[in-house]
Amino acid sequence: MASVGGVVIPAWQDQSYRNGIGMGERTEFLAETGYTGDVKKPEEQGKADKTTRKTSMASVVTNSSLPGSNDSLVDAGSDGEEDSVRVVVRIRPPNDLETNRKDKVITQCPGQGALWVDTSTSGGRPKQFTFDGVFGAETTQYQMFENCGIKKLLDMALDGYACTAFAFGQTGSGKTHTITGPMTMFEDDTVQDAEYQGLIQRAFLYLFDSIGQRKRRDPSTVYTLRATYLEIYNEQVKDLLNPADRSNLPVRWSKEQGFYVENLFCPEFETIDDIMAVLEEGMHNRHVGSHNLNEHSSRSHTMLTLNIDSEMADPDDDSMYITKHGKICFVDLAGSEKVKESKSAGDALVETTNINKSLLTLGNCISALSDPKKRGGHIPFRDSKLTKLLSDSLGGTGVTLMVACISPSAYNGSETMNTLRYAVRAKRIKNKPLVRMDPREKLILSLQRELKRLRSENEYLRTKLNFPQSRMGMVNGHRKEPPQEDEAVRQTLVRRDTNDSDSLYEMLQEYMVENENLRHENTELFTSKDHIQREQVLLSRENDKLVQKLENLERVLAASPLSWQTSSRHSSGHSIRRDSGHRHSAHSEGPPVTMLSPLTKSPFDPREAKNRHMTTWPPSPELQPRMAWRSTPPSEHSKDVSLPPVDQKKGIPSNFRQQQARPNVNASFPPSKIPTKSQGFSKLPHKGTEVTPKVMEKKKEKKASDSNLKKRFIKLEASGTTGSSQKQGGYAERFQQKREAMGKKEEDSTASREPETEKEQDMNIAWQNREGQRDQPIHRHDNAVDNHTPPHNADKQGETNDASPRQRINDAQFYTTKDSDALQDMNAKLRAELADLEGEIARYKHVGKPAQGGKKR
Ligand SMILES: Nc1ncnc2c1ncn2[C@@H]1O[C@H](COP(=O)(O)OP(=O)(O)OP(=O)(O)O)[C@@H](O)[C@H]1O
Repeated sequence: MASVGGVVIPAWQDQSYRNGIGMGERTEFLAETGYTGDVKKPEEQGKADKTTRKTSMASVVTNSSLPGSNDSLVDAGSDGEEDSVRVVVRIRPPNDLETNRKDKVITQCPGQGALWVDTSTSGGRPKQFTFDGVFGAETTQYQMFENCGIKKLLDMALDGYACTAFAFGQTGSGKTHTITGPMTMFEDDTVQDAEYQGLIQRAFLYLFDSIGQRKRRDPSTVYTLRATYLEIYNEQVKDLLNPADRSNLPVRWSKEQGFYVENLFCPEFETIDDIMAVLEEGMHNRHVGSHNLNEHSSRSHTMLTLNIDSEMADPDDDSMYITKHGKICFVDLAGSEKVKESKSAGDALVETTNINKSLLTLGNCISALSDPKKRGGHIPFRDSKLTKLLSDSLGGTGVTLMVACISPSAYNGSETMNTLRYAVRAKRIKNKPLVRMDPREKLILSLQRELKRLRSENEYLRTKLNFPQSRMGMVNGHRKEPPQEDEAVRQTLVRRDTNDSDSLYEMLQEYMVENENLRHENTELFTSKDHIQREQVLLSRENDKLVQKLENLERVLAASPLSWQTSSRHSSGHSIRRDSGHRHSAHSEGPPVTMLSPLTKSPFDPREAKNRHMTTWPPSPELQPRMAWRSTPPSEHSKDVSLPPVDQKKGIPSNFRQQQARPNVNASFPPSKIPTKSQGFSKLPHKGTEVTPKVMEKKKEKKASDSNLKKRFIKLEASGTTGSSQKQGGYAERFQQKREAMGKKEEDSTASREPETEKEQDMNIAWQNREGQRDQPIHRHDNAVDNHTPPHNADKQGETNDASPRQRINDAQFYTTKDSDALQDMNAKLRAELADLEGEIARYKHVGKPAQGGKKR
C-alpha cells in the first residue's frame, strides 16, 4: 500500500503506472485553477490517509480472500463476501481535432488513484476524484493490462466466478481502443502490432498461460473454453459469430442462469489462434459508423464472453469431481453522444437514440444500486437488453471491473464530468461474488462435506461414550450398499453426463437421507452423553454418602468390642477391620471384597474428571489398582451391542440401565484381580491405617459417652454373658489383645512396605494426591448436581448447555460409559459392604438384647 496526496490505492495497483503529477505540482495545479476548497493541511492529510488506508486495507483483504482455488471451493455454496465494483479511469491523449483547436487539458492525475478535473472553463470548481486507478494519456496498452486489475478478474474466472470488464464513456473516448485495440487493427491486416492489442487479446494470452500453469500443477483438471460474441444494436441482440442469422435473438430469464440470450452460437476452442479468430470475426461483423466525433464509432454495445468450465477433483474427496463454470465477459459499450455534436442523422440518429436510451437505463440502474436506500428496491434492469444482460455484473454475484474512458479536453468537460459521476456511483455498487457450479453438484458437495463432518463427529462421540462403532452409509437402519461400491457408484455418478439428472437426483437423496440420519443419531448421542453425565454425578454423590455411612459404621464397629467378638465367631477368621486384609461379603460366595478405604472416594468421580483425563482403557496407572477387580474392560461387555434405542421420555438409550447393571456383583470380582500389597495398597493412607490403637482408643472413649452401642457393650462387658466372652475371657481384655495384635501387624506392614519401584511410588503419590482432594468440601459440586448441569460446565461462567457441538464433544471425553460402569459397580459394592456391616450390627443387637433384657437363652 502506498499513500500520496491523501489517497491510498490498494496493493494490486500500487505498482501501477504513474502518469500524473507529484505533490509539488498539485499545489501548482490548484493555484493555477484557483481552487482552494478541498486542499488539506499536511496533518489533515495524515488523518485522511489513515481513514482511507483502513478502507483500502479492508478492500485488499476481501480481494485476496476471493481468488485461490482452495478458498473458492470452501466458499462454494455459501454466500460470498461483498465486493465493490472496481472502477478505473483512462484518459486518452488529445486527438487531432482537439489539438488543432488547442483545447485546454482539464485532467490531471497526481497518482494513487486520484484525478483532478478543472471545470473552471464551464464555470465550475476543480473537482477531485478517487478511483481504484487512474491512467493518463501516456499509458500504454501493456501498462493498462498489467495494472487495471483485469488479471485478478481472469484468475477469478478460472476459479469459477462470473467476471465482467466493461468500458464506458462518451463517444471517441477510447473504449474500443482499451478493450480490443484500435479498430484499424481489424480493418487493416497490416496493423497487427502486438503493442496495440487491447485487454481482450492480452487476456486471452494470460488465460492460456494460466491454464497451462494450473494444468502443470494439477494435471487431472480439465478446462473447456467456449466463446460467444453478441452485439445489442438498436435494442436487438445479434450474434456476431453467426452473421448469416441476422434475426433478433431473445433474451430470456431462468432461475439458474438469470438473464441469458437464447440460441447464441457458442463454439469451443482449444488454441489461442482459435479464440483470436473468434474476436476478429466478431469485430468484422459489428456495426461501426462514422460521425464527427469518431471516424470508427461503435454503433452497438458488444459482449464477448469466454466461458471457462473446469472439472477438477475435490481436494477433500478424490472420488468427487467438481465442475465450475467461470466466465469473463468483455463489454465495449457504444459511446454516449450529443446529437448536435456528432451531427448524426438518419439511421445514425436512430442508433444514437437507442444507444443513449440504453445508457440512460444503465445509468439509472447504477444510481439505484449505488444508493443503499434504493438498493433493496426495484432496479430497472428490465428496461433495456443491455441492463438485463449486465444485471449479474452489477449488484449480483459477479466480479466487475469498469473502465471509465474520458477525453482530456475542456471541450468535452461536461461529458467527462458525467462519465466520472457515473464512475463514482458505480464504485459504490457491491457485489457478492459466488463460484458458479451446477446447483445440484453444489448441493452434493456441501452435503458431502457435512456428511464427512457428521461421520467424524458421530465416530468421535461413539468412541467417547463407548458405544459400538456405527456402520457407515446406514439409511433408516439399513445399509444401502457396501462402502466400496458406494464410492464407485458415487464416482460414476459424478463423472456423469450432465444430462443424467436422475442419477444426480438419486445421489442427492441418498446424501440427504444419510445426513439426516447422522444428524439424528448425533443428537441422540449428545442426549445420551448428557444423561450419562447426570447419572454419574448422582451416582458419585450417592457413593460418597454410602462410603461416609460405611466409614462411620466401620469406625464404630472397629472401636467396639463387637468387632473382636464378631470376628471371632467367623470361622474364616477374617476381620471386619479393613486393614486386616479381606472380608467376605455377607451375601455371596464370591471373593472377599478388597479394602474399602481406597474406594472411600469414587475413583471415577465425574466431578474430578477435568483433572483426570481418563479417556481410554485401561485407565491411568493410579486408577488401575482400584479397578483391577474388573476381569474385562467395559468395552468388551458391549462390543457386539448395536446402538441402543433411545428412551424418548428420558432421552437416554433404553437399555442404558441394563448395560450398566451388574446382576451378580461378585461374579466380576475374580480373586486374581484383587490388588495386592505389592500393587501399592499397603501404603495408602486410608482411614483404616490411620486408625492406630491409640487413636482408636481415644475415639472409643469419646464415642462411648454418647453411643448407645457403647453403652450396650459396657453392659455386655460387665455382665460377661456372651458365649464367646465366657470362652475367651472378658471383653475388655480380648479387645485390648486384639488392638495390640493389629497395631503390631500394621507396624510390621508399614516397615516392610517401603515403595519398591518407581511406579509404585508414583502410584502412592497419586493416591495421596487423590486423598488430599478428598478432604475438599463436597458442597462445591452440589450446585452442579442440583442444577443437573455437568460441574465442569457449571464452573464456566455464563456457559449453558447450548454450547457448540465441538465444545460438547470436547466435554464428552470426560464422561464415558466406562466411568458409569465403574461407578455402578462401586455402588453395588458399597451397598453390599453396607448390608454386610448392617448385618454385623443386627447380629450384635441380637446378641446384645438378651443380655440387656436378661432373656437370652
Ligand atoms: N489511449 C489511447 N491512446 C492512443 N489513441 C487512443 C487512445 N484512446 C483512444 N484512442 C484513439 O481515439 C480514437 C477513438 O477511440 P475509440 O474508437 O476507441 O473510442 P470509443 O470510445 O470506442 O468511441 P465510440 O463510442 O464512438 O465507439 C481512436 O482512433 C483511437 O485509436
